Amino acid sequence: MTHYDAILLSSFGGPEGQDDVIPFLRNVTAGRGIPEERLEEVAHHYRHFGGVSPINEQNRRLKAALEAELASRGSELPVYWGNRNWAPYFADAVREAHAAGDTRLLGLVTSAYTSYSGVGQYREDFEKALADTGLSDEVAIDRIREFFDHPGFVTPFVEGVSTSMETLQSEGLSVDEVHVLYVTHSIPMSAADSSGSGFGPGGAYVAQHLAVASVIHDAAAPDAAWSLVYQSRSGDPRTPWLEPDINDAIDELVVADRVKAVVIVPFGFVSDHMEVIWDLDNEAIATAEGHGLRVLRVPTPGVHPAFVAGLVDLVLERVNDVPHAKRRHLSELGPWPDHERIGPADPAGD
Ligand SMILES: CC1=C(CCC(=O)O)c2cc3nc(cc4[nH]c(cc5[nH]c(cc1n2)c(C)c5CCC(=O)O)c(CCC(=O)O)c4C)C(CCC(=O)O)=C3C
Ligand SMILES: [Fe+2]
Repeated sequence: MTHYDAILLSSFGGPEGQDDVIPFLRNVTAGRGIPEERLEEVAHHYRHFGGVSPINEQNRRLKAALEAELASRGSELPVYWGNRNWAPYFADAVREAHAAGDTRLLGLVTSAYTSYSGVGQYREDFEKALADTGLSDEVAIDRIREFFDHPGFVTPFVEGVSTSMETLQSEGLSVDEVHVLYVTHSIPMSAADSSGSGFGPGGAYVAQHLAVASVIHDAAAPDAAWSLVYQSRSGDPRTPWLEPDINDAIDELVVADRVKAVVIVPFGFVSDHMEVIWDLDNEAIATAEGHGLRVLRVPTPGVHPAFVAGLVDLVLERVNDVPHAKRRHLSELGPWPDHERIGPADPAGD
């Protein structure tokens, strides 16, 4: 058994009103060379929803669901919640935990895949939170592994794709008229290549997405055509990012005939946050409908019971020291390895 005092639910954070939008975007992009036009464009997405990102409310609901699932499985671990880019910040959560005597934390990060954004940047931000609070020698943070191919994450997408296929068939469409688009966040090509070695171009990031897409697809729509596409690119337009963009991919499908419907599967994300409700539900759906296509967008896991139970499995595999070879995973890439601890090996001297 490994003793933990608490779980640190760790996420991105988002604005909760118009006045938060610009300070939030400055936090996200500090020193990252995002062009001003891109920031204005993204600010407009938030403004459209009253300056409120859905992400914080989704994390409050996830926290409550995790607490209920932990309790039902006999665990008394409390759950603290902190964000990288908006209040409550990691430093707030670490201070709160420490004040309650909780110094051995298990970080549950709401990113399923390996990338700088989903892994390295969280690690840096955890280190900074410990340094900023002066608790680097007193609080330790472990992190649960990337869960891209854990059944808890995959199951809600399998259900969503299956249901969509049934809906389209009940509307009279045949399988060969449907194309399934597995869509994730584009990242710079250089960031993808360096996301994990031994995977060829695109690194671990692309390999993990290809593996998960084929697991979902084989289970839910094996006879339909599919592709892996990307969304929400930003940065300098001259820098290469992963392609094709979902909107370009939809244009191409129409040129390539036959397709009458697309199923959009936002499997890069755990909840319906801004990139999903704007970049997909507004933009990509408009692109597809502009071509006269029928479009269905599959839900993200959110607080799906399988997802919540899967996250608790991932916590309990650490608590119970489940050997690597016995950990649950659905692709040949898993189970992904654990990360090194941040902070002291033996926090609070016990
Ligand atoms: C891989 C990945 C994930 C998934 C893994 C993870 O969850 O971490 C993710 C999640 C998210 N990204 C989010 C928001 C933003 N991301 C931005 C910028 C960027 N994201 C990138 C990548 C990713 N992002 C990258 C390579 C950039 C370029 C700048 C940089 O290199 O850092 C920008 C700046 C404007 C823009 O350029 O779009 C914003 C506002 C929100 C919150 C949404 C909400 O509020 O509901 C969430 C969950
Ligand atoms: Fe992002």
